[in-house]
Amino acid sequence: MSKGTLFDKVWDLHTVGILPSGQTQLFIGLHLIHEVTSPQAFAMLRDRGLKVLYPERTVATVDHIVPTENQARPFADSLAEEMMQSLEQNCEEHQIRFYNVGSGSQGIVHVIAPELGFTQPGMTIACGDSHTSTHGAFGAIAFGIGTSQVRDVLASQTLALAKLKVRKVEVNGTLKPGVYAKDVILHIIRKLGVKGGVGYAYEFAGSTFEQMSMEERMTVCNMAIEGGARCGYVNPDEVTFDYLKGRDFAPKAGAWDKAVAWWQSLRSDTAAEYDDVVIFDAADIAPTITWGITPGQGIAINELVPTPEMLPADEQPIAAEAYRYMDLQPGQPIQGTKVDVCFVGSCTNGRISDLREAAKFAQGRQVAEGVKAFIVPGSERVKQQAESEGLDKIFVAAGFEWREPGCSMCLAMNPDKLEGRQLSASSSNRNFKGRQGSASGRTLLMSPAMVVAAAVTGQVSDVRELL
Ligand SMILES: CC(C)[C@H](C(=O)O)[C@@H](O)C(=O)O
Ligand code: SF4
Repeated sequence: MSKGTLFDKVWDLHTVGILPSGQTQLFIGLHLIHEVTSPQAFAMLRDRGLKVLYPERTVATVDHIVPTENQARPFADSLAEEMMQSLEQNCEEHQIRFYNVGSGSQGIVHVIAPELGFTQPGMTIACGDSHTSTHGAFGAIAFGIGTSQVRDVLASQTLALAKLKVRKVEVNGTLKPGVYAKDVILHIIRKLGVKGGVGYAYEFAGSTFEQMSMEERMTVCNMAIEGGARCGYVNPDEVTFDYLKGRDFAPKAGAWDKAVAWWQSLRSDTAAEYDDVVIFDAADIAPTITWGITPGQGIAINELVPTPEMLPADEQPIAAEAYRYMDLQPGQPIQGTKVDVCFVGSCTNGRISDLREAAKFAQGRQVAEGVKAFIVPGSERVKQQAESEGLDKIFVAAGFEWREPGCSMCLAMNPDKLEGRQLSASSSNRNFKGRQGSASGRTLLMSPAMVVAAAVTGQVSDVRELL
């Protein structure tokens, strides 16, 4: 049993009681909601005549269904319009703060909460969305929950949860040029497996994470869930405090110093005990790309698609399925594979630093003939910031489309979809079959820089050759 970790401290501080089931009733400091998983939760509340207990601890935005081109209302897709109206009405009725399209702060829920300063160290955060683990980058304990749990949090501001084990995932050293936070997490998931984290919270520790910006830490924590972990976090430090200072909802004036002292006290103790520790070396991490149908099927860009013999027996069936679906041969290089669509965006890699990095590689180059490439900022604020730096112009001059904020082709619950067997180079977090909107569409996950490298060469390429 872990002891003295940030996870233990935050968990204990938010424990309301132990339920007859043995689960902990955990207080949730911040509840984030979006249009997909909240309508039924509100309906269940209404059926029971319940109210939202703490509307001031609930924050809403719309992201999944928002079109990134024509945002005129009513939306062309009537189901999307219905979800939108339902969220609008629920927020109005329950007096919930709602960042709607055009508010200036709308965007993907995991992008806007940090940028507005809602996400803070030591909090418990829940959202009806699996990538809620993102917020752990701040030293918060953040869970993705299902719709019935969204109802529970709306009604009681608490959740019934079993305590997790804590695994310290340590990475030390400086990343080589062309290697990004995305590569670090793809490497970790490749090594520990997509189910490796089941039952665990992942504490990301070591000098590699200490050197990362908050946005890089968010990229890593975002995909903790893809490695099976229920949540992932980084201990808060000066980088965290610098990021938060001055944000709209960060503590102000005298409250700030108090908050920082408090946040510092929550860091894992040097003598903390973990249920497990794994250690990686940053020098071993290359630009990494998935070749298959799970985020764990990753290889370094210059490696070959693994042959069945190279894989553990329990990974061979899913590999066989992946060769077929992806139309890739065991032992073939991934580099040089032709791509059809290139997408930079999502809650993994749709922040301003991602767009800046993507623009560096797009500058002075051209999207290859026959490739559709587009850039989707993670929020209205990211979009505005990018435009004030002229990044949009760099992208457009290079032949990329510049879109409005939303989840876009990350999961294609909106008009941005692959067609047929198209192969997509994507900065998002899931490469499941049919994920990007076409039942037979194919996805390769990679860093934004690698997506741009694919866009300008028309094929899977090693970004280090463009440095
Ligand atoms: C629609 C939503 C419930 C879903 C999630 O839980 O993560 C989505 O955001 C995703 O990335 O697949
Ligand atoms: S960007 Fe993708 S992963 Fe993130 S919340 Fe939207 S659909 Fe889910």
